[in-house]
Amino acid sequence: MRYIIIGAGAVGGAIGGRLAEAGREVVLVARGAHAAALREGGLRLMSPGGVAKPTVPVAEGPQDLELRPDDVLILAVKTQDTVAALETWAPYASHLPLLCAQNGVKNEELALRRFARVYGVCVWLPAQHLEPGRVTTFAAPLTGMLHLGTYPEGPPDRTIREIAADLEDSGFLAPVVPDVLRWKYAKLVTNLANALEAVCGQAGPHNPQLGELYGQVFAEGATVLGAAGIPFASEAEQAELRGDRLKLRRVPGVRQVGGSSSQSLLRGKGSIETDYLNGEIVLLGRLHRVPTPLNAALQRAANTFAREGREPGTMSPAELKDLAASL
Ligand SMILES: NC(=O)C1=CN([C@@H]2O[C@H](COP(=O)(O)OP(=O)(O)OC[C@H]3O[C@@H](n4cnc5c(N)ncnc54)[C@H](OP(=O)(O)O)[C@@H]3O)[C@@H](O)[C@H]2O)C=CC1
Ligand SMILES: CC(C)(CO)C(=O)C(=O)O
Repeated sequence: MRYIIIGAGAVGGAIGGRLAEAGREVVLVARGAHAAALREGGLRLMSPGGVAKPTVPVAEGPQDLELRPDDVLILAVKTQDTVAALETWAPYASHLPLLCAQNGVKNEELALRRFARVYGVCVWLPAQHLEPGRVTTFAAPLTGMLHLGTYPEGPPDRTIREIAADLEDSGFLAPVVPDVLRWKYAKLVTNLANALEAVCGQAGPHNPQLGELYGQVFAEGATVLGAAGIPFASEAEQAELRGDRLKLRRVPGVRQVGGSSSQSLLRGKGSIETDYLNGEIVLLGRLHRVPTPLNAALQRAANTFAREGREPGTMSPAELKDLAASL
């Protein structure tokens, strides 16, 4: 199999880099300054275990490649970029298996409109990409946990089992499950914090009010999923699987700035994933008549921060609460 990683940023760069290090054939798909840096200096993959520099070919789109029947596409762009990426690749590759290694729960459905063989991946892989050519991962001794499953859900097929075996050889825990969305909905609840961190900053002992807000944002999400009858794995279930195999560690010389949404703000991308994270809870809340004021306020605030290029963490908890009350 050859793995074509569409969106070789934090998650895509880590998955592609590790697969390449383990001897699998990989192509990294990137754009702009990142593509240029990968071509010129290669991928620099930093982790608690050290720095790796796997040699990986780079493409900017399907035109740069001769696609093969054994190709597997791994989509790892932020959800707001999913449709554009799918539209670029589908005319050439809609017959190939496509894995959505992304947060949120909507990418698989978007992909299935254009690709016949879609798989979901629940991505537990704390990673950072702030500069062209560089990716850092923060878990050790394994790099991440990737639950894999067919979409629509059902018994695993041979393709996904082979992919899981390659990932397991490359430093990932890669359970193949018949209910990948149950894991992805659990991850969605934790990712409600992405926007809160991006606009208000990280909670800590100095800021108990913010700590409370985190709890309230998660509670809104869990309540909505309950009202919608959507099952999701418990935090204990996830933690038990990770065990001692995936612990957060420091990486010498790298400051961990926060989750993927904070990174979007710091890179000045102008967009953020909140419509598919907090916005998913807001949508489900509206469909099931459950109020979601905090997630609605976060969706509004995070989009404003991205659009206006505001510095992450500069909204106070009181301002966010006022915004929630005003919507
Ligand atoms: N970072 C993390 O710790 C984790 C992230 N996730 C999830 O993984 C997904 C990816 O996030 P993450 O890796 O952080 O995002 P990044 O922004 O680091 O990486 C995505 C990359 O895809 C590129 N890209 C976007 N569209 C295209 C395209 N059409 N063709 C080629 N490249 C493209 C982006 O380029 P550009 O910069 O130019 O937009 C960027 O380099 C998200 O759903 C996120 O929520 C899940 C777990 C952990
Ligand atoms: C919460 C975290 C870091 C966990 O992997 C994540 O999913 C993200 O940054 O989007």
